[in-house]
Amino acid sequence: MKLSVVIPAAGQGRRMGADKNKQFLLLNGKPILAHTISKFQNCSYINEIIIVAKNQEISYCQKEIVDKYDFDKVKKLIIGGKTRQKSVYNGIKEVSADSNFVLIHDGARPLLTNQIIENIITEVVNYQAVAVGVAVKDTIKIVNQDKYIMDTPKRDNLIAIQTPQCFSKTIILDAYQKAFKENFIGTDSSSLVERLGQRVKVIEGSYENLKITTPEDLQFAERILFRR
Ligand SMILES: Nc1ccn([C@@H]2O[C@H](COP(=O)(O)OP(=O)(O)OP(=O)(O)O)[C@@H](O)[C@H]2O)c(=O)n1
Ligand SMILES: C[C@](O)(CO)[C@H](O)COP(=O)(O)O
Repeated sequence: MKLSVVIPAAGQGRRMGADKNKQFLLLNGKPILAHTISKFQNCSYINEIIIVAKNQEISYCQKEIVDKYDFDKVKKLIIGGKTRQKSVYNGIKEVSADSNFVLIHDGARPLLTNQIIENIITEVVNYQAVAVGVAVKDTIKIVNQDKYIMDTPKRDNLIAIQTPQCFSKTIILDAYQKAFKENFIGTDSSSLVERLGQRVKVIEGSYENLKITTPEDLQFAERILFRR
């Protein structure tokens, strides 16, 4: 198995409202993105890491993250796009020709565990398309534009999907090509794969695998790291 990791890190961090891209904010003294990359740098099954960053942040990322923390598995820094989907597509197109699996993980999810990485790598060999997720704890409602409740899906069938998500290279490239050709925009990679008719297996994620999105998330993440 040859496995490449693509880390989209080209967002705005609008909801964080910080004076810089949230991925460069410090979590226990180390940038969020460096926490994320280190999880994959230290995993022996991973051959290469591709980081997707904003054009104007590429050199900062190279110097302050990749060089500073000695991430020698980072083989490429690629320019992202306007949407997460475009950023991921730019990254997966750059995966080495000899890689046969691609794992996609948000730069903004620094708290994933080695166990989750190992589990998804084991399972992708069996299923070809795997995403991690957790059972939702709240009751979820479908609302209309005026915010009236239209439906209440059965909670037993609902999963909050996270990253990592891991796929055979052929499947993920087909899925992104088809989505762009048909102007489909999804909020995660697996939704693009589902459109191919390919089944995606969900495995257990973790409630601690937060996507750092708003300022409170940073505080929660600090507490989780302190406890670990
Ligand atoms: N055009 C984009 C948008 C998002 N991302 C990345 O996708 C991940 C998940 O996105 P999100 O948490 O929403 O980050 P932002 O888009 O930066 O946040 P916001 O929506 O608050 O601006 C992040 O690691 C983000 O950097 C990306 O690579 N390219
Ligand atoms: C991919 C993702 O993290 C799965 O939960 C999520 O959909 C990303 O959404 P965002 O709005 O781009 O942060």
